[in-house]
Amino acid sequence: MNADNAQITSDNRLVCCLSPFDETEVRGWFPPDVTLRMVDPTIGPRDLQAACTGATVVIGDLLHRAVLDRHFLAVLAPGAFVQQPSVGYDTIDVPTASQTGVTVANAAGYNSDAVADWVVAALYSLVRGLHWRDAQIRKGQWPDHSPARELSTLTVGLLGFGNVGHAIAQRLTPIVDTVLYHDLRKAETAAAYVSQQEVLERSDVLSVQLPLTPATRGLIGADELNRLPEGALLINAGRGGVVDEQALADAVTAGHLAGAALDVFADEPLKQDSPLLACDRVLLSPHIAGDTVTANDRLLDVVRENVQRVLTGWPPEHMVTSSR
Ligand SMILES: NC(=O)c1ccc[n+]([C@@H]2O[C@H](COP(=O)([O-])OP(=O)(O)OC[C@H]3O[C@@H](n4cnc5c(N)ncnc54)[C@H](O)[C@@H]3O)[C@@H](O)[C@H]2O)c1
Ligand SMILES: O=C(O)[C@H](O)COP(=O)(O)O
Repeated sequence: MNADNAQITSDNRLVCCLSPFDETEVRGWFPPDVTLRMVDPTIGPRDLQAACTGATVVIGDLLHRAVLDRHFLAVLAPGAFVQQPSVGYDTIDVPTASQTGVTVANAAGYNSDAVADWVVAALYSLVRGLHWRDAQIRKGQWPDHSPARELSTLTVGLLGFGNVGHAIAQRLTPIVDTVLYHDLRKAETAAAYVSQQEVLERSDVLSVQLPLTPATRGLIGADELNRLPEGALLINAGRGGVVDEQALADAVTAGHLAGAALDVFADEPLKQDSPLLACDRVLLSPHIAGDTVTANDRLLDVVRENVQRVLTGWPPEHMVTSSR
């Protein structure tokens, strides 16, 4: 399907794009009778509502700066469609969208290979202490030579076994001793399904790739970190609110954890008073795990195809709620 043969079925043809996509490219996705409005997602809730009033289609903010709450959803055209150009959709009030007939879709799976690559890179760096040894040498120090564990001896636990969890398991199964996982759903896979408690108690390296939901917010706190084996490592490339950052900093400072790698934070950008900044064993990265050229190209394809589907009367793919 392309813009040339699109048949707009709705009377209202306003598409509001909150992402910093190239306007000329997005304009080219639609026939001329569709109005495209590029909207700055940082203008504040009231101005955002004013700019998107009557929109049939909203392309959300890939940088998660706009909160699409019930007030925002209320100004959209009846039966509107929101395409979130990311996997996570925790900035959208999905229950209200369901109740009010707004369809929401995400871009499931577009960046799972990219995130899994980042997790593997973080794991290698953590296991060999590359990040903190580099930092110490730059400060004129000569780091200690405490020996590392080889990857082939490690048990890696995956909390969250969706697209990203699967992609991590695919990469790690050939190179570590054991891959365990816990998820709401059991999958057909070589990795071993265990309870959340068992993942915590057995993981030399715990990798968390969960969505932020009421059930996962704060899921990994002091108690859960204490259940990890002495000297364990933690990786989080899912959502910041899932891991309690103060509890993590405390566990690393106390030496119970040997280190951690975080790509996501409860508040982004990370605040200068974050306790994590004082922990040199914690590798910090600015929410770039999924950000590769390949994933970004795939994302534009997913968004274009889905919005074109909706404007031509087809149901979208990757629906997270449905009004139809
Ligand atoms: N850092 C990044 O750049 C980046 C990129 C992509 C995704 N993410 C985040 O990572 C999350 C996971 O990505 P994905 O592509 O694997 O998503 P996904 O939807 O394919 O998988 C999520 C998995 O989490 C499971 N789950 C949900 N709640 C759970 C709970 N309470 N306990 C156990 N399992 C639970 C689901 O059953 C599902 O299998 C996304 O929601 C997103 O927020 C971050
Ligand atoms: O940088 C990106 O591609 C997005 O912020 C990733 O969003 P996600 O974590 O929700 O996929």
